[in-house]
Amino acid sequence: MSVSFDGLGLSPELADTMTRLTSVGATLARIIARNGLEANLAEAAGTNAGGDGQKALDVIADEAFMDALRDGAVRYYASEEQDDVVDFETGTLALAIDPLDGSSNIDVNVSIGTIFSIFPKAEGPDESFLRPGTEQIAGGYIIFGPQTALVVSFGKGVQQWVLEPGTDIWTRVADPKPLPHETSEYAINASNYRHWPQPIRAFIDDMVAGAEGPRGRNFNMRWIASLVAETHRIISRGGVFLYPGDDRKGYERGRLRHVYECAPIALLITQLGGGATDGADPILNALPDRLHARTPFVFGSSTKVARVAAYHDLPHDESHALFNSRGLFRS
Ligand SMILES: O=P(O)(O)OC[C@H]1O[C@](O)(COP(=O)(O)O)[C@@H](O)[C@@H]1O
Ligand SMILES: [Mg+2]
Ligand SMILES: [Mg+2]
Repeated sequence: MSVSFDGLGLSPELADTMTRLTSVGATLARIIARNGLEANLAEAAGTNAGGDGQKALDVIADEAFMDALRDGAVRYYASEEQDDVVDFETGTLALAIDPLDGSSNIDVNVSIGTIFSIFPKAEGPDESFLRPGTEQIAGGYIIFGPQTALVVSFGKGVQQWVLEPGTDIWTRVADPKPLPHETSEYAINASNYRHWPQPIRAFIDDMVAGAEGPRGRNFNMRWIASLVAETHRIISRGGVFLYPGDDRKGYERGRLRHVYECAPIALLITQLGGGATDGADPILNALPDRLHARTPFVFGSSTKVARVAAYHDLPHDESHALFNSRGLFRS
């Protein structure tokens, strides 16, 4: 196994935990590349705590991370695939994980990932995870795509490693650049348009109207349905991502999980000078009320994230035409 976190000021416990995560990442990259040769990794495998159908790879990834982290520095292991926090009984850290993000893409050979968040262990499991994301000592993801990469923040910028294909060798590459403040690209699952709250509809309407609309220019849209892949694109070239709450049953607080999806992504994005909110307030300051809590999530280039918040501040019946006539948001 070869990966180095030298020079980043990590405690031996955190460096060991990161080494274990990258080791599983290399193993999963090999398993994913062989999908369909022996096993079908997208095969239905059960239902998780959030009521989502699990695929074979969700379970394989969860078990691989659990096995690798046991007997290390992680005391509490919280996973999307486990109802409750798993107590490894020794260790000083608490790790929350989405072992396999973007499950609906397993069978279509599109980028998927693993998202993780690490805290110093607090008194018990609840105290360890139900706290502000500002207290994370690490947050990041591994992306399994044409290239397997690790992108992580230990609270001082964002660092990136790339896996040499077919090996366990991770090589550090150039740090991601700060996000551009402005962007012309947005990501949202537009099939839910009729369910969105008015401020989100108004924000999207104004971009869809393009050069002829109040914004006076054209925008581009992407939706991969894989938070990791979406984040990687935004880190690479900017953009804004939205998964708002909506009026579908169970989606009042959106779809994404606060602890092991949104908080670590918010750490990365804010370290790169971007914004990450629930539509109005910063995700990193918010307190999840339970392990699998959902939150509306908006992140990316700071000007766009601030604009979404501004739409939320408007009285309900104000329209984009009013925005335009006020000259507030032309860009
Ligand atoms: O299918 P939808 O509603 O567009 O949701 C897509 C979102 O769901 C997720 O797949 C949820 O993550 P999991 O695959 O880990 O459940 C995100 O990666 C993605 O952003
Ligand atoms: Mg996920
Ligand atoms: Mg998942």
